This record gives sequence, C-alpha cells and structure tokens, in this order.
Amino acid sequence: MIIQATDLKKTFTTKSRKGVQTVEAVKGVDLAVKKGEIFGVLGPNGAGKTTTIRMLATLIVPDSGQAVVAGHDLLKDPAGVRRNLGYVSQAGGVEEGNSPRAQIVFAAKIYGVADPARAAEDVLRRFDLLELADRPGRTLSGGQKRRVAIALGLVHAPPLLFLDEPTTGLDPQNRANLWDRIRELREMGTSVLLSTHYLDEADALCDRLAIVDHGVVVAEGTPSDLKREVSGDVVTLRLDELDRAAEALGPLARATRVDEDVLRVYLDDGEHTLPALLKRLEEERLELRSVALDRSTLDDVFLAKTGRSLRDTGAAA
Ligand SMILES: Nc1ncnc2c1ncn2[C@@H]1O[C@H](COP(=O)(O)OP(=O)(O)OP(=O)(O)O)[C@@H](O)[C@H]1O
Repeated sequence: MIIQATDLKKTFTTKSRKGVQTVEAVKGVDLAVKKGEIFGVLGPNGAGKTTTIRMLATLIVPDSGQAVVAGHDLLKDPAGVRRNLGYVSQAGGVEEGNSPRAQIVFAAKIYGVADPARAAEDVLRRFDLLELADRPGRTLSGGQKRRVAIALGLVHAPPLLFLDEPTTGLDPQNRANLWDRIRELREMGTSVLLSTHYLDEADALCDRLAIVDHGVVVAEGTPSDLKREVSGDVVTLRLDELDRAAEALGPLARATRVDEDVLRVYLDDGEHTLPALLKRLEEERLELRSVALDRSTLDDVFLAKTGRSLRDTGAAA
C-alpha cells in the first residue's frame, strides 16, 4: 500500500462577527491506496475531498487518526512523507510572469534534484510542453496551465502524486488529453490519488475509488464492482402514479426508487425482465409516458448510498 489511512478527522473552527462556527469537514475517513494505481476520491462540493488530500499531503494536520504515506508515518515523519510526494492543488499555481521552464527548474532546485535543467527538460517533453516552455505563464491556455502545474508536481519524480480536481474547468478534449497523461504516469509506476466530482472521470480513469459525502466514505471499490453491487441494469419509467407503480413492480426488481418525477427500477437482467415489467404495469392499468433501459452508473451507486443523486448536487458532469 502506498497510502494506508485510518479514521482521519478534521474540524475547522472559524470566528466571525456572527460568532464561532465549526465545520466537521472530515468525520473519520479510512483509505487504502495500492502502489501503482489511480485512486479516486469522488464526491460533491464540500464533501471533504480537498481536506482529506491536504491532510495526506502534510499540508494540514489531522485532529485525529493515523496514516502511513509512501512508507512514512504522517504524524511522526511528515518530512519523509513530503519528500515522496507531488501535490497539485485545484488552483494549479502557474506563475503568470514566469516561463514554465523557469518555474519547473526552480521547483527542481527546491526539491534538491541533482540536475534541475535536465529534469525540467524531461518533464516538459513528457507533458508536450517544450514548444511553450519559454513563454510567460499568462500566455498559456487553461489546459496548458494544468499540464504545467502537473509537471511542477512531478519534476522530482515522486512515487506518489496528489491531484486535486485536475480537470475542473477544462473542455472535453483537454480533459481526455489529461486523462491520457495521468494513465501514462501509472504506466511509469507512479501512484496517483485524485479527487473529482465528475462521474465520468471517476469511471473512466480510476482503478479504484472511494465515494465520499459529508466527510465520510460511503462506498469503496473498483468502478465496476461498485456498479455491480448496486445492480446490473436500471429501468427509468415516467408515469403519473409513481408510488403505485413502485409497489406493483417491487416483487420483480432488486430495488425501486422514486427519484423526483421518475421511477427507477434496479434489475439483474434488464433486457429479459423489461417485458414482465411492462405487462405488470398494463395489468395495473398504469399508463407509461416513457421508458429507458440503462446500465447502472456511479450516480446510481451514489444515490443508493446517500439517498440523493450526485448530479442533483449540481457538481457532476
Ligand atoms: N480552512 C477552512 N476553514 C473553514 N472551513 C473549511 C476550511 N476548509 C474547508 N472547510 C469546509 O470543510 C468542508 C469540506 O471542504 P473541502 O474543501 O474538503 O470539500 P471538497 O469535497 O474538496 O469540495 P470541493 O469539491 O468544493 O472542492 C466544507 O464545508 C468547507 O466549507
């Protein structure tokens, strides 16, 4: 394991004119990240993703809990942890007036890399940044800035890289491009822990993930295991009498759920059970407006574990 964390907790206290406010940002998180995998922390805004990553990256001290990160104890040997990780924040930290090359060489010097110029050249090449390496940061596009930010976090070749919402704000093409770069890191043996609120990103990129909500892990596993656990297929029905339909179809399904104006019916084998569902609705004289059959998604997992849809939080793609 490159990360083994147990019961991490963090409460923030802020003082304002309204008095003292406390926020339990992380309420007891366990995480086990294997060497060489891309591990995702998926959750809506405010779930505690950044706080968890910042604790594991030694940037804030947990109130309680324990962790071993890259072979070093988080609390007893934070310097040992720090030497072995790269951290790329949400904001990305690219200087406007400085060239990517100058910034990366500077970072390499801070990390004590033996040949900073060469290390910078290597990482610039790897991230396809050589052509723009000597332009001021302010002239780069959003996608290029993200690549520079990641290159900055990698110049000392750490075995573990933390990426906090790496593709937020990027267009689909730049997101796909960055996913490929992150996969290349895995191929070179780097372990990656990233946070995201994009369902498709968690599904396509992560080997395993933890779904977090309100500061706790509500589910953990590979994307396909998580989806299988919830159910194979989902039939979404639009009709007027949702509750009566749910009652009628219950015996044929693994689970049913009324989700605003639709009824979602979870089935092991949707293709073969759908005709029976439709027959049952007809027997009950329940008139359908529309029906759709889909494989279950990570949003169905989130819904099953938290009672609400990640899409509804306004955070998901
Ligand atoms: N320094 C701080 N002081 C006070 N409250 C904080 C601080 N940092 C985070 N919080 C609060 O802790 C909770 C968790 O925040 P966190 O940034 O970890 O969530 P997140 O899952 O990363 O969200 P997002 O996707 O929006 O980045 C939020 O309610 C946030 O307002």
